[in-house]
Amino acid sequence: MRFHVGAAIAAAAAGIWLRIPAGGWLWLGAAVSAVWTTELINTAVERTVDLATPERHPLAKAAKDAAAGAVLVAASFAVFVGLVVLAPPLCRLLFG
Ligand SMILES: Nc1ncnc2c1ncn2[C@@H]1O[C@H](COP(=O)(O)OP(=O)(O)OP(=O)(O)O)[C@@H](O)[C@H]1O
Repeated sequence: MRFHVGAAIAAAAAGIWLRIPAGGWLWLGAAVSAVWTTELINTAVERTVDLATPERHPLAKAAKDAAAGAVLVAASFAVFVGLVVLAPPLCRLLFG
């Protein structure tokens, strides 16, 4: 979660620096929201599973792995959005 908060702050700082348009902010906001939401749900699933079954169980593993997979999907989308929104203005700034 700390890593994802740091990544969101870095993306926002880059957005301000590169003066991205309103549409870019909407996509960045959607991506950050998706990552934070899935991260919070993942934490809730982990805590609930640990509370329900302290022992190892295949269903506990399936639940935790599915929740972690949701975070991975959202984080991959966020990387894609970051590249699409931030890379073009960064290239223009660096290479004219
Ligand atoms: N009770 C369990 N039974 C079977 N497998 C489990 C169980 N608890 C965890 N695992 C497996 O171990 C992996 C790591 O579990 P853990 O609870 O440490 O999750 P984590 O994502 O590393 O948590 P955290 O974000 O708190 O570090 C899970 O993804 C799952 O595959």
